[in-house]
Amino acid sequence: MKTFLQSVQYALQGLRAAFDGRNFRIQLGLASLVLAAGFYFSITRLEWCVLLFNMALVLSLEIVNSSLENLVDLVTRERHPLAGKVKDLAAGAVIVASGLAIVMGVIVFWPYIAAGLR
Ligand SMILES: Nc1ncnc2c1ncn2[C@@H]1O[C@H](COP(=O)(O)OP(=O)(O)OP(=O)(O)O)[C@@H](O)[C@H]1O
Repeated sequence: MKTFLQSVQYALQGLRAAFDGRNFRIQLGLASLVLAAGFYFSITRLEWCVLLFNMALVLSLEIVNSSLENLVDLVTRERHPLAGKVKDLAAGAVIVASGLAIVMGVIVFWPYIAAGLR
């Protein structure tokens, strides 16, 4: 019987596979910059929660996006409008979450940056 620990092991395998994705690595790099900025400005606990939630949302959706890309490629290597649509919809979800993360990032960091400019 498959144990919970085995399931966790498979999930970590999936996480390792996500690192092969260029976009995932770029998003991870950007998230690291945001983390560094958070430490630099000593943001509040609530602000950390907002930023970490957004990072998790973007990275998770990128993993789902990659997963769907792989699934589509497994189902068909031929050009098909529906295959393209599935990939575009998944990529659209990443764009929505990334846009939200950028807006939230500006809302969190702008007061610190503005104070520094004064
Ligand atoms: N089988 C297909 N049929 C029709 N259109 C496709 C198909 N595969 C990909 N496309 C179109 O090409 C776009 C790019 O597809 P691709 O698989 O290269 O994804 P990508 O976003 O470039 O992935 P990556 O994250 O690896 O850079 C898709 O978003 C879709 O519009």
